Amino acid sequence: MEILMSNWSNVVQSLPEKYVFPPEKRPGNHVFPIFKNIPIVDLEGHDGAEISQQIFHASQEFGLFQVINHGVRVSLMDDTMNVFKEFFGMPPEYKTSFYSTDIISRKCRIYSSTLNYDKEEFHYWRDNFTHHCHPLENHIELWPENPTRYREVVGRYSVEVRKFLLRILDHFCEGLNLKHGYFDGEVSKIQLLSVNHHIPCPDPSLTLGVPVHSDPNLITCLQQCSVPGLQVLLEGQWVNVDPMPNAFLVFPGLQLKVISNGKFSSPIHRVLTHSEEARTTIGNFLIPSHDILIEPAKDCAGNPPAYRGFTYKEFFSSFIGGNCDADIALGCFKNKPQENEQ
Ligand SMILES: O=C(O)CCC(=O)C(=O)O
Ligand SMILES: [Fe+2]
Repeated sequence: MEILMSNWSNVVQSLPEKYVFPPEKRPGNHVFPIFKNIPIVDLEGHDGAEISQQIFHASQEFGLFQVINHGVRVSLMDDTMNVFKEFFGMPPEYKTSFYSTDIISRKCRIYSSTLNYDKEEFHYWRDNFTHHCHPLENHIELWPENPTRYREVVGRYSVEVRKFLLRILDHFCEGLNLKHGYFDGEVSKIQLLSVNHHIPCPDPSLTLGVPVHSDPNLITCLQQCSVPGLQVLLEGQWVNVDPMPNAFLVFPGLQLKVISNGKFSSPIHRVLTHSEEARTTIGNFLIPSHDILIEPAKDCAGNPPAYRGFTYKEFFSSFIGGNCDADIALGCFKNKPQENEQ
């Protein structure tokens, strides 16, 4: 069978066996509640100190927030989404030319399900297209030339999204008592764009579109399309995060959890599939350079560091080795309470 599902016909009559999850991992026919009180941060609505406070509290309490009036033009967001929808609709041979699961040598690639496609027990219902974005001139030559406006539109989008995320990170500095610009440079140097595409699924109760995970990076912003699917685990319950038009959803990643000395949470999330419509979402990740030291910033409340220092490279291998489970990955770097007391 063709690996990339965006190369299948859009009308799949029944779920291929490899996509049927074991009963304990299926979402089933449960009607999930909607997460109604996701904090909404209006970047034009309040003074800076108030925005920083809102972001701090949202990250402490829920580990996510929506941002409106974020400075990225809505027309550019729409153009970018359309370019990706067009990309996923390109001829099979074209998309297949980007197919790779080699994260080291292919910096612009498409794959399906997970990087472990050949060995995994069951497949996730998605294709993922991903590439680096920063600095633009180092990467743009590797990006698709089709659709013809891809490089121009996605180039402008990724530059604006980066500015937006650095602005959000400066608000985190305010809340954590760090100097502005603390997150500029190596700790946010890598910018990865990650686009998930799910074709309509004949039985969403049996499968998942994206695995259960927390984001391993520094920070994520997500542009959803109008088709729902994202869920976060809130107090042990899966709840739906419905898309909010023109907003960005922001998640602090696990590196921000560590740097904030455990003050922020990084939510566990997953994606359900949709029976009628295709779904495309654009994830934008800022990630530390692989060899720099990540450690809790000096805690303004005087708490001892909850984690020892590590490099992102070390962290990432523990994250992948632990099946993308945040507790397992961070567990390796947690300080024991008695060590904290000195
Ligand atoms: O597609 C989504 O809504 C979420 C994707 C996601 O969690 C990720 O790319 O890390
Ligand atoms: Fe994620």
